[in-house]
Amino acid sequence: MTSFRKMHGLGNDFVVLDARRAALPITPARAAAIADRRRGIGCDQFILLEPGTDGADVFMRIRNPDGSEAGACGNATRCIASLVAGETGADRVVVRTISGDLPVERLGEVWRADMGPARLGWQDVPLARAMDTLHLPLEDAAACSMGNPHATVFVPDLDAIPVGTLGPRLEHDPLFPQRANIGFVQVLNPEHIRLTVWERGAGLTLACGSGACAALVNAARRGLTGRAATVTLPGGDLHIEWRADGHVLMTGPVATAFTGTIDLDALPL
Ligand SMILES: N[C@@H](CCC[C@H](N)C(=O)O)C(=O)O
Repeated sequence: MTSFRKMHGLGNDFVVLDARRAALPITPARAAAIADRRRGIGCDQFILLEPGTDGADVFMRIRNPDGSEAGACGNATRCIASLVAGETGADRVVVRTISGDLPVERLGEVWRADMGPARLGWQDVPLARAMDTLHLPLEDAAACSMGNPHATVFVPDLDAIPVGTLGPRLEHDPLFPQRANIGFVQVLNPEHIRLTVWERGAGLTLACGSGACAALVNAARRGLTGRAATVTLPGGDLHIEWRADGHVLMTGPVATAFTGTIDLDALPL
């Protein structure tokens, strides 16, 4: 049997398996089976911890419930930093992902992650062809990459948006060759926005950390907010700051829901 930990950031939930000391037989199909909310443990993202090397305390591999691999997960970044810090006693942890190294520090009860620079070029997102990422030729949307692809759709009233139908349609739009996470944003004032995210490979979630970073960056680029704001998601609030050097800082809570064991051999390969 293999131990797991169920964690979440604002209800964006993760099953975490630890392969730092010994490799685990995880395949995309097994990650998807674990993430299944009816037949598995259930989660928005499956997280596999691997050894950190050369300045990283841990390597975090991220999979969506459809088995696809993601380059970033803001809420999991804070959760994994807190998990590692709980083992070492450190207040600062470097979490490595396939997109880069993310330093995370404890600020009392919450954790602040440096999510790296927002990437604003159309090739960075990526988009299907050259264009201004601030004005996409669909809906009233802008795009950027936070290590994973995001489109931010600006709406006057978030409660009036059929996220469950519009989200998947935009996620699969040919404009996004790697699909995209679709954030719907209502600007309340220059320091406060509301956000609901239809996540690539996962669907509707209670919170998306990288999506909150992208939303603030795109809102600030449009002059709708300043470079720092509170982002209210269905699961709660994150504070996001787009620093002058282009890096995006995300501050929010972490939580462990429960721990348990799972028989990996019982899962499809
Ligand atoms: N929940 C995450 C984002 C997870 C990955 C995303 N679905 C993708 O495929 O890029 C977050 O908190 O950032």
